[in-house]
Amino acid sequence: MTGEASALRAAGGTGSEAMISFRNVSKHYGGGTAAVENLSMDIDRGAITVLVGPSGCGKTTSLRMINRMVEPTSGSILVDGQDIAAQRASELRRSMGYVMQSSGLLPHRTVLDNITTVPRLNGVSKPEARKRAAELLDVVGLASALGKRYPGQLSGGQQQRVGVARALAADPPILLMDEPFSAVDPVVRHELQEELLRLQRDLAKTIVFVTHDIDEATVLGDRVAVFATGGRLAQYAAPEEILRAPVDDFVAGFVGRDRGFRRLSFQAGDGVPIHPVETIRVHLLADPDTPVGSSWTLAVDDDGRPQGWVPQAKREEIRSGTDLVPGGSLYRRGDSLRRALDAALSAPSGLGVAVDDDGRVIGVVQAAEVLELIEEARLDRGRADHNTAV
Ligand SMILES: Nc1ncnc2c1ncn2[C@@H]1O[C@H](COP(=O)(O)OP(=O)(O)OP(=O)(O)O)[C@@H](O)[C@H]1O
Repeated sequence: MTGEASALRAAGGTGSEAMISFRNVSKHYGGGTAAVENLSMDIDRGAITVLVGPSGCGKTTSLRMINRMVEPTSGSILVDGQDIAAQRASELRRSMGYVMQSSGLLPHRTVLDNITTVPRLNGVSKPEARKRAAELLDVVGLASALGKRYPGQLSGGQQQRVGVARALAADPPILLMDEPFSAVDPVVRHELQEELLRLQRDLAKTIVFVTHDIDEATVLGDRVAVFATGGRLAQYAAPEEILRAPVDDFVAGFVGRDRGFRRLSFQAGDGVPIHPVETIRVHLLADPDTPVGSSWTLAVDDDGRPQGWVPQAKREEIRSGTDLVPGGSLYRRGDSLRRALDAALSAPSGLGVAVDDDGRVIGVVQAAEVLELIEEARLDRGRADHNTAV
């Protein structure tokens, strides 16, 4: 291994080109608070890197040192190979989108004007900037009519979407995101996370994302940096590795008790057997003579999409779609083992409904069979580790 490669390995880098490098960076505030302590890490180009850790461990300080909102006490930070200490802070900031928890939108400017602020500062003409802003509203999943509203006339989730659109407006290669989704409810938060992953598939920005939520970190991060109190980088690795092999008790405690279950998110569920299921069209429920299966029958709409369950024992009471027993989560072929298991465990019938890309029922999965696959994968890994060891 070359000296450079081993230094990269020590810094937690993958060996792919680093877009941002922290080199022995510390930040001490007055009174001796060590917000960040001797941080060395490489952040991959075009990937999502998540900084995660308990409150006060230096995540925000580290993020803000990248755009020089905070200056390090010692050490250096390189962006694209250049030491940022030698660059003008205002210019550096314009090359980086910044999204924060409280969207940070200017309250007296319309959504469109908020989004066009930075491009206008960069010299883009007003019509051009507005056209791009309207496109960006679409990109982040907002109706163009919202462009005329003021931030106070939007929901929290909508404001965060505008915050993302504004950060993307100047098409910066780097996006810094500081707990951008933590002020919205869990459902909207999940939607925003999915949106970000979708956006990133097209945009391939270098994203540095701060959160204190390990679940959010493992869902979003290509790589996750776990910080410990005192600004110490405790572990920097792919999320699957952090869940599988936390380096110490602190990381193990931080990732939480159900890490074994959460790690299933990284195991493909391709091999899960999908069995046929008895179905009944919802509109046929009204006819008491329509037969149903021996125990549980799945009600579907005319396109074959699941609507709920009919337990045989309650057939008499179920005459329309509104009487159905609600179903559990859905499993799409190719989803992770976690989704497959959750579909089975959350279904009242114990049968996890599997659907195709259009949401039409293709069959059901069973928890026992998912568990068998999990056990096989574990044994395979054990054998692979043994072979590597000998
Ligand atoms: N301007 C400041 N002056 C003095 N101390 C500060 C300042 N900013 C942050 N700190 C301290 O530095 C430490 C790290 O703060 P930082 O905001 O980076 O943590 P964090 O991990 O982002 O926390 P949180 O999740 O609560 O936002 C904390 O102890 C904090 O009190």
